[in-house]
Amino acid sequence: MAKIITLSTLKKYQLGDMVVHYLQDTEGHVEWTIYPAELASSFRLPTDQVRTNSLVQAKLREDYYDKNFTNGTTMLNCQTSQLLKYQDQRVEVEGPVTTITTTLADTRDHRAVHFVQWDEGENRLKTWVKFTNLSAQTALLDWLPSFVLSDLTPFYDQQPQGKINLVRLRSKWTMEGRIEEQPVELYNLEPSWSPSGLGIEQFGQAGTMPVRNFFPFVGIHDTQTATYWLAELEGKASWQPNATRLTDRVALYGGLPDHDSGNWQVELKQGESYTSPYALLTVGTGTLEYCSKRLQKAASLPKAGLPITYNEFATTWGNPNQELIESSLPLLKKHGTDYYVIDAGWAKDATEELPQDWVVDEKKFPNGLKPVVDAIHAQGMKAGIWYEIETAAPPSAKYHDLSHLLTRDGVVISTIKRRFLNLFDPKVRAYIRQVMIDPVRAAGFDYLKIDYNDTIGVGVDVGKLHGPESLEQLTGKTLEMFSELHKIPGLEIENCASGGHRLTPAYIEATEYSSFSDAHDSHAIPIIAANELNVIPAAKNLIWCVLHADSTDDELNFHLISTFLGLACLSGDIRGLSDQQWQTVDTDFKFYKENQHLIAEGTPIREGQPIISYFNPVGYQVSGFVNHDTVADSDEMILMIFGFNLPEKQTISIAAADGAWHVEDVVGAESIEFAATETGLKMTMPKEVFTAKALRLTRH
Ligand SMILES: OC[C@H]1O[C@H](OC[C@H]2O[C@H](O[C@]3(CO)O[C@H](CO)[C@@H](O)[C@@H]3O)[C@H](O)[C@@H](O)[C@@H]2O)[C@H](O)[C@@H](O)[C@H]1O
Repeated sequence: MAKIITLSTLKKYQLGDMVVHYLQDTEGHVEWTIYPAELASSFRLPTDQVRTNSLVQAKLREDYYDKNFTNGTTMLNCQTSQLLKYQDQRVEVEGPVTTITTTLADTRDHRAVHFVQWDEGENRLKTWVKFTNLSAQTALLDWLPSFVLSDLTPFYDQQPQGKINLVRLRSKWTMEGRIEEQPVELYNLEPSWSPSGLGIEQFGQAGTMPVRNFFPFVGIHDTQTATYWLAELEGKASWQPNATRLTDRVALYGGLPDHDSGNWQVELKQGESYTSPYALLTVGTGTLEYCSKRLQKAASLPKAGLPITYNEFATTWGNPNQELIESSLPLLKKHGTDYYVIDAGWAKDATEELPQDWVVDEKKFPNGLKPVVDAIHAQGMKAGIWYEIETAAPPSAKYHDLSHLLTRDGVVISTIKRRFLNLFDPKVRAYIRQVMIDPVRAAGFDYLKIDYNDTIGVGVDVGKLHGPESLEQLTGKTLEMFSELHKIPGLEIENCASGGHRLTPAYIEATEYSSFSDAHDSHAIPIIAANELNVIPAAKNLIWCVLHADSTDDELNFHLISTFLGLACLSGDIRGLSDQQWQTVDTDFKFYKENQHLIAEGTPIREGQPIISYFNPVGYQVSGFVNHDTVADSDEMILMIFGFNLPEKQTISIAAADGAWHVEDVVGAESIEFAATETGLKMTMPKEVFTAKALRLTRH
């Protein structure tokens, strides 16, 4: 039988309402876990571990893999990690920021440092690692994950069966963020009769659209203590998280893919270091919506309030022009729109899906873009423009300018619709300045929608680099471009990648807004928008609301109220709407503006069984925001009730709320009946219609 190791407490810290707990074994290996301070008394040391999951894991090419049939699947607990032993730990406090630095080393002159950083205003931890080669021999590093979080969950001598769930967010174009939560046993994440054979659920994506198939997000939900541990990777490009279990407890780990699965490698000469991308971690008790909000950088209500944007894409479908814009402005102004965004098709010869060389089409804009920006400003609105600058589409000259394009194995990387500019090349960066940064500044734009409509695949040629590391460096250049753009006074950036393919901390936190999806007209909009509250604050998330002249009141309210889960991005047939339809728009947005503090700063809530089909949704969803962490603590709430084509009229009650709530305001479809009763909130949804209603409630 494998030898059981003895773990004891090395050190514990309380950061906000979280405990950071370091454990050591008798040989000097260190692992760590986190848990809510309120559950600290339930902490138990593990009793059956056969390996300490070192908090820094790494693999040098020549070192051996662990047992448990891991070779080729994971490098967890390989020889490099097993040789790293504790040296020291330091805590530094600088203003609101606390950093805990744990140093490990082996006997071969390799040093590994583990960082945990907490900003007093936040409920999350930022963590990363740094590996330094101090030996005379060049080190070939095949793996260095950003985090390894062990002892999940630390509250039991033996984990309760069927009570510990794995949480992930699945994704696909126009179907972003489906929540998957199932007991870990369904992934074979339970011990075998003897500790041999590692249970592992590994997932990830390769390429420069970091949200594909899944978000780089993984969690463990202990349903018995209502505790969520959530981890999210920075997500610039390729990534790979894992959930693993050999004995009684689960560990989560991840970062960039390793050499075996993703062709990652870094060479370190004597004295050189490599620092991993960061991961964000949190732990909390409550709902997934509450705990995932803890992972996000807090957003606050801007002084000018949450903007209402009009983007003409789903009106003209790639055919904007000066006349149309100028004739729309008074109408949009009258109805409270704050931004006008000109989308694809403003450049010469561009089509709806294929951008060209960023020369203004003078047939559409005879005097260039400046007069249009001035006209937008004259209405007191902000002016925005769309670019997809990192790629080149087949009809453009740039597509054929081979010296400026990225290659893999010496061959230009092409998909059917895109090639990719070599952002490492100073000439390409000068080109971007010339065709985008300078004209945006000169025309006086306030807002830039940066789109990205294809993915580069597994890697690009950059010197000796290839695979995920080459993409890290490349997307680092994109983020540098964002910083350069932010030097234009007041310029705000919208992060878009065929909708939501770049909804990761790296891009969300470097920009003011993000496009939620390309779900322009879909009935899944409120489902997707509610899913995405798990990764992006509502105050940054632009939700399409495409208006149609033939919409019924139910349909119109359904789409308008969907935007209450974030920011409204209007489009569609604005000139065809009747006065009565505009009145519905005005009434709904008056409600939105009056309750925007809850949308921007409140805690999301969500009720209802998951809806199976996003293509043809059937069911209901109750979403909303409360003014404190939980419904029970709150005295203000807005609720958005959505009915999705139910086969029969359906009545539901919300158990989490008691009868002391009073309805202060209501907008939306009359077809949904609602009552705040002594026993709770009761609502009846009509059958065979997509409809929505929003309510403001208070508790005195
Ligand atoms: O081109 C401007 C848009 O660019 C992004 O969307 C890219 C996607 O464009 C196509 O889909 C559209 C737009 O969402 O949907 C319609 C149905 O296919 C089509 O007529 C539209 O062009 C492609 O089909 C899809 O593959 C692309 O991913 C951006 O997300 C949008 O907001 C616009 O800016």
